[in-house]
Amino acid sequence: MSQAQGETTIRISPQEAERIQTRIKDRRQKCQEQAGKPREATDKQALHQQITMSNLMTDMDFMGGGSEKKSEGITVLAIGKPYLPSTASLDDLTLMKLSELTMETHHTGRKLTVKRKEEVVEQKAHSWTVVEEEGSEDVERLEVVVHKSRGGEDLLDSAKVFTVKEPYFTLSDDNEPTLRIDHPSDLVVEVKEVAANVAGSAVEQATKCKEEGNAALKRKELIDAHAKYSQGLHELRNGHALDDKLSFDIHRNRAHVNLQLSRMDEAKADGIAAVTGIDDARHKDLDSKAYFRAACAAYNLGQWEESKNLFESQQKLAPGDKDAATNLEKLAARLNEQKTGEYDFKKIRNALSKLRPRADAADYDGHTERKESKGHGFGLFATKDIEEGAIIICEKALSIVWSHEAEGWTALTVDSRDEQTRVQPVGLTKAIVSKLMSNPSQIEKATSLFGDHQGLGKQLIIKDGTPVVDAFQIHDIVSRNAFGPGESFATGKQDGRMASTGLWVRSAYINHSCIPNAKKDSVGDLMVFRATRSIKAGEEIFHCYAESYDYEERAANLKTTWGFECDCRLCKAERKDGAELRAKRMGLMGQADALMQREDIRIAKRITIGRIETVLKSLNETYNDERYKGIPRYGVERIQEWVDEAKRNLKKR
Ligand SMILES: C[S@@+](CC[C@H](N)C(=O)[O-])C[C@H]1O[C@@H](n2cnc3c(N)ncnc32)[C@H](O)[C@@H]1O
Repeated sequence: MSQAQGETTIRISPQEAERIQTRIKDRRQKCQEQAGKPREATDKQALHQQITMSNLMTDMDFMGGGSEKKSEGITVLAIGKPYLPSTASLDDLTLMKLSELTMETHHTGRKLTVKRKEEVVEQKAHSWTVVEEEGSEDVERLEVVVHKSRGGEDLLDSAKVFTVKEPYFTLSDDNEPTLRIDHPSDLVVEVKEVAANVAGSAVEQATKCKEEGNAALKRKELIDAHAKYSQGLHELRNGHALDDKLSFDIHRNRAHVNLQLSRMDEAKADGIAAVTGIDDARHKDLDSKAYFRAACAAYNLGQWEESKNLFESQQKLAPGDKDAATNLEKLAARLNEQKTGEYDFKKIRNALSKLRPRADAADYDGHTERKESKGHGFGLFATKDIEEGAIIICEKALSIVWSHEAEGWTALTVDSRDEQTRVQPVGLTKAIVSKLMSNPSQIEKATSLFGDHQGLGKQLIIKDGTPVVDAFQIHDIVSRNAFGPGESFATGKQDGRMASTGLWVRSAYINHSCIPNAKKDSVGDLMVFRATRSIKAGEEIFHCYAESYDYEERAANLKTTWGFECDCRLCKAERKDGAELRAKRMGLMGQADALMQREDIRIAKRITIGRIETVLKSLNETYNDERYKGIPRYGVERIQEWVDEAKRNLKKR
């Protein structure tokens, strides 16, 4: 994993890497050999036994066992050839039978409706179960990869009946034939018995749904409550009764559930739709609640002006409400941050904790424009002169996972496209896909970013009421754009298996240079870029993705993680130096480091300082003054600084 993304590295032995590669290649070869062959009927009993065994192994995971493939305790994940999610609506797909499946095939234009027959095997990166075809006894394995939960519930576990859009039939990592879901929108989950069908008018049916929704909410079954309220609204819509006052109640209740499920787009729309406008005390009270819910959702989405308007509407209906006043104060602060770039960092930092690691702050971007950068894709450029030390950009993460949170997990991925093994923040990819599925207004922001797999492009597609998110596209966007939030906020153990990583969509356009003019710092999930020297209007902003004095390490990191060879003046000069000279330089730096580490700078002995100065002299001789004219010698500068300080201390003694 790159330093920029996770600050830690997992080392696996070459033998282990070879073993993983062989296993994955073996599966791929088997898939190719069997491609197009008709499916063989499955052995129900064998599948049942597999489920039992896998669940037993998963339980044993706590004792170091576990059925998912792991290496050095890290989940191994094969990234297959990307394919697009289905963009067809259910009505346009033709129902197929399990017996019609062919191996290693995407069944375009078809759909399968199946019923879960077994328990679900839940692992870190996969969940799978056995499903039966409706109307027959034929069964098959159904597996969801990575994007397997919704509202904290496992998708396969959350329901009994599923429709698979344009099914992909392939082999699992254990070479078992399986239906495989990579894109969450390809699996349509039929919600648990939604409100018992009551005979009667739409309003009567919707009333029943509302009651069941309220009961589910009381039990804290949020997905269920959401489904029942949605069903209620559906009944009203179908019965042309959306103007019934019941619809206000259901929208208001669903807004509450949506807030808890972090479905902010719908929470805002529901809150607004729940406003009755009726001018009596009871309705004013209910409308104030509705405005409050919509305002909170807008706040969460960073829509400060809209949130302010909604809180003001709430305040008008409930003038004494303390919450509205407090929230309006907060909004004044957010709007000021957005306009001026002035932040009360102390206050923001003080409010952060392990439990609340996300900053309450607005974005600021008063100095940059996005433009094409020759040879680097897009980049960010200064629109004004920026003084050294000034803030260039402050940005909240679109999504962030912390190493102390369950979603901060990484996986060792082997990508079939370049056969490279990488440690990737797969938990972050999962969190982003889930956020986009729940908040379609954020999709275009994320999908505008650069990634190797273009997927569906950046347009927003909604089918059957569900946004279509290309999971491969988001995986690739994360690979090329995610960064670690640095060390400004202690987040616990970063051992490579768990890592704090996030996606900042505007800052992601800042390209890399080993001689940067900006440095990132973070306050919780608020990423702050400051100028490290004065920057002129029109200059491109750069920060360093891979801080290392070692050219070989830097170049390998930039190539493997970021996919490019750096063309900055430092890298060009170091390439001209040649491998031998670079190795000599690193050796000398190592000698100086060893001497510096042994000595306390406050009481460093004259003889040690002298030795370090000798090494420093040899180090400086490795630089060709002509070649390095105007190019910083970072590795040397820090040794020189150490020597200068040690000498000052010596004088004082
Ligand atoms: C975080 S994105 C930066 C924005 C990106 N240039 C874009 O068009 O969206 C990182 C990707 O930008 C490109 N990139 C960044 N710095 C570069 C550089 N110095 N030289 C070449 N490509 C660079 C690489 O493709 C890298 O994977």
